[in-house]
Parts: sequence; C-alpha cells; structure tokens
Amino acid sequence: MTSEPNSASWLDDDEGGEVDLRKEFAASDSTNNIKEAITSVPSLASRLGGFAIDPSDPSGEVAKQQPIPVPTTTPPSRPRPETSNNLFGKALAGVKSDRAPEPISTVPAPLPQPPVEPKGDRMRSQHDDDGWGGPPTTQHFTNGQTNGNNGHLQPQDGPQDEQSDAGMSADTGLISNDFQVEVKLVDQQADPNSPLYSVKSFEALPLHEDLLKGIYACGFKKPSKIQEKALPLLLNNPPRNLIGQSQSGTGKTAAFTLNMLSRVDPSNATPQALCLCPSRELARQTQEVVEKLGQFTPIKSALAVPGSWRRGEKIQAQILIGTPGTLTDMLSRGTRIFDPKEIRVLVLDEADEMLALQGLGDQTSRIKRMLPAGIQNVLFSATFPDAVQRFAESFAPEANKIFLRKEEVTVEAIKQLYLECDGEEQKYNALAALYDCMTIGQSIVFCKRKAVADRITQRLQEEGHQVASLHGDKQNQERDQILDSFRNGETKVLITTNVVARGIDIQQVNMVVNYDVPDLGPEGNFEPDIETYIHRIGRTGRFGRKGCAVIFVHDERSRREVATIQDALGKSMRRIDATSTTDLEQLEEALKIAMKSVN
Ligand SMILES: Nc1ncnc2c1ncn2[C@@H]1O[C@H](COP(=O)(O)OP(=O)(O)OP(=O)(O)O)[C@@H](O)[C@H]1O
Repeated sequence: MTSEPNSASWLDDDEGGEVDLRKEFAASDSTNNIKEAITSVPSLASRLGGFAIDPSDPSGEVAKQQPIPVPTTTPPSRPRPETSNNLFGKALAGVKSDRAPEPISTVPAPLPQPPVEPKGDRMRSQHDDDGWGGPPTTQHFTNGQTNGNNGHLQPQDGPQDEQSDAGMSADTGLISNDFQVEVKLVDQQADPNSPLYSVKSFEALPLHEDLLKGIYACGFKKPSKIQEKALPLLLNNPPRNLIGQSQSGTGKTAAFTLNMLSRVDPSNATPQALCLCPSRELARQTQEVVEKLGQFTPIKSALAVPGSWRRGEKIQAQILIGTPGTLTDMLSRGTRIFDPKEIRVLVLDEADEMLALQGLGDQTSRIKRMLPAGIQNVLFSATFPDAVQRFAESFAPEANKIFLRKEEVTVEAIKQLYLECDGEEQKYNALAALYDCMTIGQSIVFCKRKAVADRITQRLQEEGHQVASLHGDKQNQERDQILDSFRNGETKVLITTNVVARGIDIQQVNMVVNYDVPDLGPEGNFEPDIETYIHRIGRTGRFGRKGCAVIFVHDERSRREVATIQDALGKSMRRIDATSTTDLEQLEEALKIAMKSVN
C-alpha cells in the first residue's frame, strides 16, 4: 500500500503507487467511438464547485497534503496450499437432453464425451466409487506479487488494453448495448496475474456436453481462475465440501451452478440441490443463471422467495434457489412441499452473510439441520472475515478451501475514490452534481438507511432526474419491477440500501457511489463494515470491466472510517478535492473514460 502523493494533480503521477485514472482507463480504450457519446456531459467542476471548504484551509492545499493515512503494515498472508485432489470422474454423466438444442453460432471445439452413468441416484453412486478419501485441499490465488512497497500490488504485466466481454453476443462478438463496442476478454484471461486467468478450457473440465452447450450459449469462452480451480474440486467424486473465495464479478455463480446442474438426477422430479441467497433479488438472478446454463438439459429450477410459491404446492424442480425464510417455511411442512432427504447439495451464496452470527446464521443452520448429514456443502463469497471463516469451516467440515490473500479481495479495475463534502447537505449537492456522469452508463448509489434512500430519490426526482429507489420496505412485486427496469437499462440510477450490495450482476453498472460509509451497526459498535464496502463496490467492474467507486466523506468520523477501510484493504483511495476545479474536471474525465470502458 502507498500513501497518497503530494502531487497537485492526481492525474500527473502516473508512476508509483497511485494510478492515473484517466490515463489508465484511456489506455484501455481500444475504441474511440464512445468518446463522442460521452463528451456531451457537462463539466462536473462547474456543478460541484464550492463545497467541502475547510475554513482553516480555504484553498484546500493543506488538506491535499494530508491524505487519509494508510498504515504501512503488510496484511498477514494466509498459509500456502498443501495438496490438491485429483479428478476421479465426471460428476454429470448421462444427463439426457430432451430439449432440442438451439443452434450456437460460436462453434466449440469437439465436446468431450463423459462416460454414461445409469440413471438413478447419481451422487450416491459416485460416492460409492472411491469413498471420501484424500485430504482436503486449500488453495490460495495470487493475482499479483507484492513489490515490497508496503504490500501494494505491482502493476499487472499483461496487456490490459482490451476489455472483457462477459455479455458478448455469440453471433457477432459484440456486446449488445448502446455503444456496440467490441471488447475482448482474451488478454485478461491469458494474464496469470488476473483473477480471470485460467490454464484450462471449459472442455478440459469434467462437464457434460449439454452444460458445455449452455456455457457457449452464455458466451463464455474460458473459465476464470475460480471456475478453473473450484470446478474440478466440486465435481470430484466422492463429493467434498468446498469453501471458495474469489473477487466480486469473477464467475462464482457459474461455478456453483454448474456443480448443482452436474449433481442432480434429472429423472427425479424433486429438489436435490438447494441454493440459499441473502436476498430475493439475488435468488431471482441465480435462478436465471441456472436456467441459462442448464438450458440444454432437462433439469428444472424453482424459486423459493416470498410470493414465488403457492402454499401447499409441491416442488418438482431439481434445483431450488431461495431465501432462508421461505425455505424454512417450506421445510417446516415435513415432506409436503419437497422431501429434504433427497437434497444432496447445499450451496450458500454470499456464505459469510448467510452464516453471520447477528444475521442469517441461525436460519441457515436450522435449514442445514433439516437436511441429510453428509451432503455436499458449497460456500462461496468474495469475503470471509476471520470469525465467519471459522464458522464456515465447522459448517462445511473437511472442505477443500480456496482463499484470497487480504490484499487481493478487491478488483484492481475498480478505481476507488473518496470525495470530501462539507456536511450532509453537501453530500446531496455532490450527488445531484454527479447525476449526468452517473447516467452515462448505470450507477448504484448506496445509503445506510431506507429513509435516506427515499429522501434523496424524491429530491432528485423533484429536480427532474430519473432515479429509482429500491429497499426492503417495498412490496415484493415492486422490488422485482424496479430491479428489472434497472437491469434492462430503463432506469439508469438506482438508489438503494444494502439489499443489492451483494451478488447483483449488471454489467453496465460502471459507477458505484457510497453515499454513506457502511457500518456494522450497534452490534459492531458502528465500526466501518469493510465487507459490505467490498461487495458494494463490486457491483461495478464485473468480469474484467472497469468501474469507479466513489465514497462520500463529510466529517471527521467518516474520514476516519474511510481511513480504516483503506487500511483493511491495503489500498489507498484517491482523494477528490471538491474545492479544486482541476481535480473535479479530472474526475469527470476519468469517470467518462471508465464509463465507456465498461461497455
Ligand atoms: N467464464 C466466463 N467468461 C465470461 N464471462 C463470465 C464467465 N463466468 C462468468 N461470467 C460472467 O461474469 C459476470 C460475473 O459473474 P458472477 O455474477 O458469477 O460473479 P460473482 O463472482 O458471483 O460475483 P459476486 O461476488 O459479486 O457475487 C456475469 O455476468 C457472468 O455471466
């Protein structure tokens, strides 16, 4: 980590620890056509000028020389991997495809033909193959070496000038969006320092051909690092628990989804894989991923969130995705809704949240107790704080583990900035002034409280801005509609609480604003909530895309909190001086470049 340089212009220092945001993002601009589309944005400086003035430092120069201090200790490393399991066989064999496969324009390499296993209880028959032998594996990714400079990551070596293409159309190779920019993932996936890097191809993984077809239909060309590492461990027989950590937006969902699709028996029309998510929004999204990746299999999925299920209705889908409340409700009815004894895989997405002692942990543990012992427990998250990690290890005993080093948990392509405001009211002014920038792409504004989200939404709307607010007090259907219209681009700015802080994957989101510093609430002594910060900013920078995350600082306390976050992440944030026209114009420029790069 580095401390902030004393440079007058933060865009000048393009060497050393700090990054010239504008130059870096511009360097990745292999296409210029977007530039025209964004040059119409009015000057941010012209709209922001004049706030956050410290009376003792009217020019702002003193403050600029005193960055939020970042302690110089290197975060402790976790132990190195010990062993790795061999692959014993294919986890999905003999899945019948009774749906007519649709033509895929990207012709894949010849598909591997997994051995056909007789229908029936696939998991148990695999289990019989070779027992639960072999030591669990712990792996640690490293997406960069430390340069001896207080643990700050070295700049990546590989070419970074082309963008990812998670949303690529299989027909054209173009992202379907407003700007039609061709962006390639190839270079990032060839760079060993990238979390998207993999040695293997999907074809080399033990996946059924119908799942490979689903993967191609999603436009995925190569696995990410977590997919490459986790899938063989997940699909290995006998099934073993797995705790997997990987940065936000690196494809964890596909990893656990492919495992669920591989592990269920399509001929048995009852839930065999359960996936628990912390919000209805995430459960709905995950079900879509299951449907997409499984579209060439006969496997069905169902949703277990409030309003998704008619009381008394028996679930006949093999994969059930839901929130703990609804799943507990279903399970409390014995075998009437589904037979828990048939469950063989339990996935906790956002596992640290699902196991949090003050939160969902109780419900999750209760659900687990209603399921058979010895099922495969799969826990994924971008964050695993130490206390939860211990609980996770007892929840999923003898698990194979994939953990990140502390300094690796945030995505390098998300540029983290903080913006000083002079009090609460100025925060609102800053947000209003950022509106045009926020609508070049799409943005999510996170607030601590629902009331604040509603209040600023109303004010912005009264001033003629188009924004929507989403939080847990809204009706289920309204929640679904609001997120759907944000997802399809009808709404450009979403003002929300932590309800969408985790897991939500909307590739066009190129800016996240932390209107409030997230905190741990009364149980956590109102300390800053580092994990929530990581997940919030992870709503941008998905699968190799670039993004900007701005956090508002408006008093001594929030200043301290942001310093704590920097310390915990081992990364310094660039300070934006709201009294400096130059800084603000540079910020605007950097945002524009970042925004176009995510498309
Ligand atoms: N191998 C791949 N190639 C290209 N795109 C991919 C690949 N795997 C996943 N993606 C895409 O990357 C995006 C992010 O994936 P996903 O939502 O699974 O990330 P995640 O790791 O679960 O993130 P989070 O920690 O925020 O939950 C999705 O749009 C997904 O479709």
